[in-house]
Amino acid sequence: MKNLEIRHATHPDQLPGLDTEGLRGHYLVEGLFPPGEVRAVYSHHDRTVIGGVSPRTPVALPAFDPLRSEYFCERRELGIVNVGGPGIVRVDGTEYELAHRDCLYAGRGSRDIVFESSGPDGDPARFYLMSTPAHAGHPTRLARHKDTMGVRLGSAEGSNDRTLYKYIHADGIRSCQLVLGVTVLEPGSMWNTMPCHTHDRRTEAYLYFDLPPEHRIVHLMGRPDQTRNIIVANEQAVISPSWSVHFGFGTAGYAFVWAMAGENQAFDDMNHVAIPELR
Ligand SMILES: O=C(O)C(=O)C[C@H](O)C(=O)CO
Ligand SMILES: [Zn+2]
Repeated sequence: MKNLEIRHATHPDQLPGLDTEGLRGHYLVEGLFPPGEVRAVYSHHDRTVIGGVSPRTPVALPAFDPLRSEYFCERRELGIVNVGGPGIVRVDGTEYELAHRDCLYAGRGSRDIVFESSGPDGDPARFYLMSTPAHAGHPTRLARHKDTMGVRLGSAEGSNDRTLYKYIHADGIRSCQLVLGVTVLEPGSMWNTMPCHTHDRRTEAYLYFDLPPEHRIVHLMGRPDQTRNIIVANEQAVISPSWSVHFGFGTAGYAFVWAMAGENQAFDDMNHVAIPELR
């Protein structure tokens, strides 16, 4: 099966040698929601697969050839967040309805995963996918955005007033290594994840969404003392290796899906970076 792009792991010493296109080629994931098929990127950073699908008619999740498995979740677990109109995900025949910002977890051993839109033609579902290797099977579970208690962070004065919703984590939907949630900015707040951090034990990816099409996110990455920026459009994702900070601001309001995988699931296991340390 085509459409699984392989990206090799990168070393922070490579960053000074990368121009704009080089940076984007390694870390930005564009074109995530082609109509009618699944697009995915296999990152060798913690072997995460980042993907998307916007089904007009039912679309099955393929077992991409490079995975060398009978079906996608044979050795993997999968987090799914709907960033579009209403949709349905069928996992081994059981139907789950996902509204905008809802999340479904499908554990290792889930064989048949099929995506459908259930709203009007002009408002298809867009399912964002984040998958990581899994050593055990955990039950498939749905988390509805409206039923999830968020944690308010930041402040209006800091232009980073936001609510963080955790879906897949040690005290929520159980998984092997995936930790995933959504952060929503309050109107007038532009900065996410300030002060910023790295986490040596995990790779993270952000998918920015609910950003008006004519606006952009300025996403900052790199070692804290050697940052670089990537300009990100709505519904594009950015890969953040373990050595990289990941934060940014929007030219308009937005939300983002954050998802991590690696050595541990302790959400607070971060190396905080004080603002004056940034270069
Ligand atoms: O708003 C935030 O702050 C975040 O969403 C931070 C991410 O969850 C993160 O980077 C966790 O490591
Ligand atoms: Zn982080």
